Amino acid sequence: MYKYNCLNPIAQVGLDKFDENYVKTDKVEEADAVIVRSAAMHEMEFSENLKVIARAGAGVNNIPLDKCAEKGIVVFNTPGANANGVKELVIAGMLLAARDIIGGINWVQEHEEDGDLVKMTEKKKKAFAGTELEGKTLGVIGLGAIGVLVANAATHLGMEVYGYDPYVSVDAAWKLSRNIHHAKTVDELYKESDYITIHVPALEDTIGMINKDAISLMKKDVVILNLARDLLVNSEDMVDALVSGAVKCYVTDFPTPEIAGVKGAIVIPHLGASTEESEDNCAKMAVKETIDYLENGNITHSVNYPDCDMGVKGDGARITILHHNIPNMLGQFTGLLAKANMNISLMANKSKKGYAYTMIDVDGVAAAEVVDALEKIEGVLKVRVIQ
Ligand SMILES: NC(=O)c1ccc[n+]([C@@H]2O[C@H](COP(=O)([O-])OP(=O)(O)OC[C@H]3O[C@@H](n4cnc5c(N)ncnc54)[C@H](O)[C@@H]3O)[C@@H](O)[C@H]2O)c1
Ligand SMILES: O=C(O)[C@H](O)COP(=O)(O)O
Repeated sequence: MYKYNCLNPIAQVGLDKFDENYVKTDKVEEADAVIVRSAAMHEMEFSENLKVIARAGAGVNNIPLDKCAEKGIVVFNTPGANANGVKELVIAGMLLAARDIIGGINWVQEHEEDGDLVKMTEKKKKAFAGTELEGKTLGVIGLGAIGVLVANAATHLGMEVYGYDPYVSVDAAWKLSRNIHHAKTVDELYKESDYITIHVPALEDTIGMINKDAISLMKKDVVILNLARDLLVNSEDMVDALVSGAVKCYVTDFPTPEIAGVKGAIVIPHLGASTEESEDNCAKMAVKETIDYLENGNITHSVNYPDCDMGVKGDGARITILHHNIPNMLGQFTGLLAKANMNISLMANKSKKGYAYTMIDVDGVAAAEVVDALEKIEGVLKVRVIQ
């Protein structure tokens, strides 16, 4: 029997995938698995019992990845599961920036009881007139799950699209429309674009990348959209740019006291992934990853350990070992098993940066003293036996 805890509301259609071997607990300290969306986990203590954290979503900057890795807790996310929801909100954001739809609707609401509304409308409407997206240039920074969808959709709206991503994956490159211009530098993208949308994770080299220096390279009256992470944009520089008119409009999914209420800012309350479809997709993927890890030891879409998959566990025991990525670990594991006369039927070992994962199928059961000995090897972080 496994216990799971949800730190945020998680779509029921996903939780329904947990069968009678799983029970929900309100006590995070007794959970084997935690399912989370944006809840802040950096200050949390993790119990020895916790084996897996599944982020039902993309961004993992709310989770202390290294601390988890050191404690032998595998962290998953759900790549692409909410990408369409965000893509649609980016398109909506561009349309809201292009035409003063919000101002116009507010004006109608203010005059809803006015008998002259119809006549006044025809006089007033020019105050809310705008431009079209067709023929404008869009720069997309980050061509991952979301960036690719946004770039491709914008070509269908008749926009010229520039994409910039020095680390683009082969998969993403295959999905990208051939009509997208390849910006070789981000400066080229800044120079060409009427609209700029950013879809990168918050990392050391991306935090604050939209600052006054970047804005100084952009067209005057540029529209900037940030549905990725607040930290990517220097808020002080953005407020100055909106006030001076260097940036015509800033569409963001991250309300902060500095930006909310500034003229030219369209501030959305983090709704990118808040659609029924995205929430369902993320929950289903997060639960599937969790179950496969707990029951088979397989790792898919981890952000702090390598992916590693040996399929469904067979009759014998499966020993899984989370460990540091250092020399002679495999030699020590197999040496111990050989000494205990245990036969290995299947084995896999994968590494990612400083961490590694070894899965070993043995015939029969795994003797407790062998497991103890494995745990004592320097560099081993967690040993689990799935019997
Ligand atoms: N607003 C929301 O509700 C919402 C929903 C989903 C995702 N997000 C955020 O959107 C962002 C993108 O999500 P995704 O699912 O597309 O992620 P992803 O991992 O699929 O794509 C990120 C892309 O950024 C690229 N990249 C990394 N560093 C870069 C750099 N310095 N310059 C250019 N490109 C760089 C990577 O190569 C990758 O292709 C993340 O920050 C995520 O947290 C927000
Ligand atoms: O990174 C993400 O997936 C988004 O920011 C969505 O976050 P949420 O699940 O809290 O809406």
